[in-house]
Amino acid sequence: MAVLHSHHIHPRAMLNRLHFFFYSAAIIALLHRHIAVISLATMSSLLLFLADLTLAFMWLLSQGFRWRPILRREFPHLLPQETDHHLPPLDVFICTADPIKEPPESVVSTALSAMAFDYPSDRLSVYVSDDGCSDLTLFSFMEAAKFARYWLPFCKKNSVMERSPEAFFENRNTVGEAGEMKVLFEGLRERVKAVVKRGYVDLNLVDSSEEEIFLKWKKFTHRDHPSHIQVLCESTKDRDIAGHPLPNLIYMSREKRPASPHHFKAGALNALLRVSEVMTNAPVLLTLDCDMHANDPGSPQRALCYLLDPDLVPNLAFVQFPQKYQRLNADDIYGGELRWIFPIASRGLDGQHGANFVGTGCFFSRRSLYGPPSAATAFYYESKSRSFLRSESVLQKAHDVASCRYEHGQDWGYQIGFRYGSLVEDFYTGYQLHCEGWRSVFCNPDRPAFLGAAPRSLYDSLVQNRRWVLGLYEVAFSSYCPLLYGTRKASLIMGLCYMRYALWAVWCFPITVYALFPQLALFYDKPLFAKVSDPWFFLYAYLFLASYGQDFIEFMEAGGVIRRWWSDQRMWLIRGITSSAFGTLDFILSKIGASSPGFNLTSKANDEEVNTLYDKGKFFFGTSSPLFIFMGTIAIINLTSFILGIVKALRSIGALDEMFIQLLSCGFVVTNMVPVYEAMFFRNDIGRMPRSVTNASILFTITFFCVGRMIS
Ligand SMILES: O=c1ccn([C@@H]2O[C@H](COP(=O)(O)OP(=O)(O)O[C@H]3O[C@H](CO)[C@@H](O)[C@H](O)[C@H]3O)[C@@H](O)[C@H]2O)c(=O)[nH]1
Ligand SMILES: [Mn+2]
Repeated sequence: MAVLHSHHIHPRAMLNRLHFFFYSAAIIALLHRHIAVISLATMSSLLLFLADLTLAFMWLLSQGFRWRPILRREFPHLLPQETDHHLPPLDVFICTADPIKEPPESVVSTALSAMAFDYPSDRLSVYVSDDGCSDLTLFSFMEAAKFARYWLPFCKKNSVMERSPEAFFENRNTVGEAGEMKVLFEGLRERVKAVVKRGYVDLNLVDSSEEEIFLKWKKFTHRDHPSHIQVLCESTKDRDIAGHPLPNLIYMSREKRPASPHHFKAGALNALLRVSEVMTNAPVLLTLDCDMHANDPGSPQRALCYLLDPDLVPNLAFVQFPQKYQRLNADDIYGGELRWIFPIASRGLDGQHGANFVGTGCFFSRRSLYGPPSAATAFYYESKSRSFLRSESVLQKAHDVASCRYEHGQDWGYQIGFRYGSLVEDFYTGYQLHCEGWRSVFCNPDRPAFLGAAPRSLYDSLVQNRRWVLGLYEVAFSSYCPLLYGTRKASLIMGLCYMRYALWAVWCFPITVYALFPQLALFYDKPLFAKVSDPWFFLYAYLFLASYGQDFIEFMEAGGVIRRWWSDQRMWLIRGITSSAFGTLDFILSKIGASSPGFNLTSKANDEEVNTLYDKGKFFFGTSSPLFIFMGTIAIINLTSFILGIVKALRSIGALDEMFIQLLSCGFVVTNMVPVYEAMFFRNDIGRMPRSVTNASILFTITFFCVGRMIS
């Protein structure tokens, strides 16, 4: 077989290692100085010491990402051609959970983009899991199945690259055939939107043969219902308008009962895994979130460059594509592109045992989900695509494996399938696979293979982050703690890197300390750091600049732009004092049994006011959430201290010498918080900071300075 891929070590790996030695020396010097002056410690300087210790620990954990990053290329054109019947069957899994938060008219576009892959349709199946068990979603997919008959041949005939109809028709003038297609798609959207708006499916809208299905629905609630599976397209039977077979399209809503834990997305994926095993049993799987459509019809072939490589096959569990986002605003104000994860950290892991699984845009070898590589030979693969999916016996079996009962007393979610026990089931599953000895690959082609939507209001973004934080802690403090277990089972560096992710939110501690205590000390004229005239000052300068500098260079080298880097680092601070801090609290509360963690879906609904402000690059606060009060308080504290500090510095140059670092810390926070001040004091639109939050923040600031007098 031809060589289908190549890789090389990132040219900066050597520089990273050099930097590691210098920076380690500087950290040791800093900690040494802390210890030397500890006898003079005040509360503030003690906290700063602990903050620095945390930063040093996190820094150490993250060095694994920089040790051996690699860059890959693949050559899909060298794969055996489609007509050679060499391509393995592929099952695509798409998850959706709520027709209001995840509008079905977009979800169907995701499914259509996958159905339209340049892949032999007799070997392609798209499975949709609907955790909302919504007749609205089922209706939408029935509509999508009809539209697919036109859309798929249209894409193939015209070699369309964007095969999500929603993405294709957005901002595009369409004439001729494309225009006709648009009319059809708009019709679908209108019908779907109308049904969603009404909240139920009017039986006049469906064929008499379909009526029965929707009548059945009237007996369900979405939390308490049997499993429901509907074959909407079957490749052996259904054809598109050009006479070619359509890929399989299967709707599944697994059984839900209030008394059975359903394990959120991981539970849905496991049900899909079993249902697809009964129906088509493809050896290759693709997981997609409903908010992330395929943007390149050739990406399965790209993944197969690895999944078919005989050298990799024995240990290769998955090929992960980065999450990429469309419609970000110019500054990407909420740091939605997550450039540190994609590609920086992923490349770093790829140089070890492979990138972590991020839930969507990931091609799996099915057998990796059934046990460690050594046991996987026992996995029995038999393509079932020839049997009739709509036959009584197949459907009966499929409903059976999608029932709650089926998992009782089995290893699902623990030894096999997608893993339970963390709200970041993707992270946890990938981690466990790496610990079992599986490898993975990070595939990052120039044309994004998948494109999704990132949150468009600050609140949504922080709520999402808060869920991740909680899920990551669940892994960090599980019996599979990466530092203890991962370092032994996967490798030292893999374990450290996974730990770095799992303790993601620990930043909240040093960030909060640095955002409060130098400011407090500045307010009360207490110097905390070395003077500018002191040689130790250069140590601080080096530590700050080298760390920020390295982050900047990495960001830019990974294809970033300066203004987005600025937003990215700002969001790091904002998350530190909001979602990370509250996520930490959530975790503690869940541990003491005061709350039970749930999966808050990220809203994908299109709110016009939110969109308008987002497109203008304005932060959307809008809700009076406690998340914002802490941030608002920190913003005002810094502003107060900064103004006071400037006044003092103008009065005496000695004060400037002594307080320079503190003044700089305040100035840094203040510069970052400009949008917050704007939202508090200068804006009148709907996205402004609610007045109650501003008032509470002012009150907390006054309290802080009063109480702080005693501890500064
Ligand atoms: O009970 C549930 C909850 C969620 N989902 C689906 O899970 C996906 C991800 O949910 P979303 O609200 O979009 O969460 P995000 O935070 O945007 O998702 C990121 O984080 C998740 C883990 O928290 C990963 O599963 C995702 O792949 C990753 O993109 C969506 O398709 C949902 O429909 C379910 O199927 N069942
Ligand atoms: Mn999402």
